[in-house]
Amino acid sequence: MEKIIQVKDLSKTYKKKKTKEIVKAVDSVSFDVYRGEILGLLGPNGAGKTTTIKSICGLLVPNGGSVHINGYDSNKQRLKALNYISAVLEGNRNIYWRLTVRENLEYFAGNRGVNRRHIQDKIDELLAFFDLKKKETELVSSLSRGMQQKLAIAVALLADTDVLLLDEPTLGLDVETSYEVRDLLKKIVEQQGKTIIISSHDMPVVQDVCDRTVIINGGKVVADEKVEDLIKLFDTRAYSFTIEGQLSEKQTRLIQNHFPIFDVQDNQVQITVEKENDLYTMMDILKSDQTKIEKIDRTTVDFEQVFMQLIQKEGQDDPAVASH
Ligand SMILES: Nc1ncnc2c1ncn2[C@@H]1O[C@H](COP(=O)(O)OP(=O)(O)OP(=O)(O)O)[C@@H](O)[C@H]1O
Repeated sequence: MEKIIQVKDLSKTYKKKKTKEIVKAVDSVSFDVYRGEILGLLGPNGAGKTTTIKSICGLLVPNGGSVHINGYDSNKQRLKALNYISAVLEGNRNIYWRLTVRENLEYFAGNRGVNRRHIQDKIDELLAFFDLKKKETELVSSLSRGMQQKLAIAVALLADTDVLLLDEPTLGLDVETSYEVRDLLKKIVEQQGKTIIISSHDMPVVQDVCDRTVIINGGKVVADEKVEDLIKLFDTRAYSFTIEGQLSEKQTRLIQNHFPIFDVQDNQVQITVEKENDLYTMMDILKSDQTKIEKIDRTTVDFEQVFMQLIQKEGQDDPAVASH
């Protein structure tokens, strides 16, 4: 598979104005993006997603490392590299609210160098694709958030670049519209052969549309896996113990120390294990106070739990803030 974007050892630090504290927003991040995939960049608030995205689309100059787009260095060969990328950052602020839907498309088509003879055809094609034809003469300010978001993505598609970068594309959308946008993104990749990078907090969205996810926490990559593999990896290693009675305080403490993710509900204790041995450790902990195990079940772990586990594990020993 062809690598269309290569992020290598990317680092960016900021100096906080008031405290002069140095923040490592992105700390030696490396990952590749393959042509034709939808990649999810996932992470909690402040993880470094926006900094990574802005570095990819040339809006930030990193302190270290590099980004190559189609082989061009986004820093040293900026204009060539940026020919291959369109971005929708910070929600739908890339469109003008006082212009109509069609006027926005016309304005940005001119702005992005779309061939004059093809502008109207291109706009009609996009209006049809995004089901915005009926709204073409309406002001953007009167549209629903979902329609504004669709228009913002349509504007990004005008230049027909290979890669589309979308920051939180479903943020603030109702469930139905979120599904509509997700389907459109899948169609863009399937029908137009684009590559899409999505940054998101929204795990169901990533699980639904992304082929692969790069999870960032504290400025570092903590996972780079196909979404299905990530789930499978943890899927087989989650167990629910049904016990007689309740856990003792000592047992709770031992479980807490040993298992990053566990959940206790009445006489059900669910743990996510990393090694087969962990299962025996859990049995020993229960045996230590003669707790009777009624049954052990394998359970499914959803994507959200996987994410939380990765974030908590990394968070324990990897502070992103270094004092100056
Ligand atoms: N201009 C800046 N000056 C100082 N610190 C900054 C600046 N921009 C980002 N940071 C810090 O860098 C870290 C990473 O921020 P970034 O915005 O990249 O994270 P994020 O994952 O996009 O978060 P969110 O999901 O909240 O947007 C955070 O600790 C943030 O406070």
